[in-house]
Amino acid sequence: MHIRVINPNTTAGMTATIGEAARRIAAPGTHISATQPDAGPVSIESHFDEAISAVGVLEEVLAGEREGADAYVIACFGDPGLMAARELTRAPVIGIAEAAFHMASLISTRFSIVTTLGRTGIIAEHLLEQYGFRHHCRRVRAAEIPVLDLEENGDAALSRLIGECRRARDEDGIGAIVLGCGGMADLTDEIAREVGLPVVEGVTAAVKLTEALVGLGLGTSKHGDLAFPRPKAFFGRFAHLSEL
Ligand SMILES: NC(=O)NC1=NC(=O)NC1=O
Repeated sequence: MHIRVINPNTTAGMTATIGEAARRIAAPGTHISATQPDAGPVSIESHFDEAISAVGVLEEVLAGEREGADAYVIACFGDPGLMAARELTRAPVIGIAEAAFHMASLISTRFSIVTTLGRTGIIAEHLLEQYGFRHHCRRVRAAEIPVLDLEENGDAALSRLIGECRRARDEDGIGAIVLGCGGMADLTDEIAREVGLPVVEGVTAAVKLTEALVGLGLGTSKHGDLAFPRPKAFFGRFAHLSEL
């Protein structure tokens, strides 16, 4: 099977990190394509960044449809464009936040999220509500690291992340930790060793969930709100979408 793992930001180093993490746990026979939009923010740290990045995510799904992808992962913790992406394909589309919440709920009764900047915490809180995991999550914490520090200042970022994960372990009454950024995809094992709790990371969780869905012959329903969009004219820089 072919899974298109989409990094919604435009930082190639993070796309590589995400792709390597996905390939490490992919089953034999699963081909991973790690891609990113040609245009958009270098990192996603706000509602504005998310909104702009969603267009790039949808362009990447349309490219995947042309190339015959069997499933898609949206590898940003805000799951930007998730529902719109599902309208574009019969394949499974999984967001890394959604995947991490599901997996963490299967191994613990309560988890905390440790994300990058505090200002992105509300995005995770909205997703917990939207996906029905509000009561599973004790707290959304932030290590207060800019997303690109994970690439450019890795040691300091890891140290801050481990510190915040230890506080979550000691203060939150939890059984697991969810890492709240696609850029943390290569840090799972080290953080789990240092903190002594199961650590759930969304890219790897989403890859295994899409493998399970494809293996079960399940894909995005086309009955109801996730049916293909009604054809219509688009103007300006989106004119090419008129031929959907
Ligand atoms: N909460 C986050 O840090 N979200 C993210 N921003 C990115 O650019 N990638 C993420 O996963």
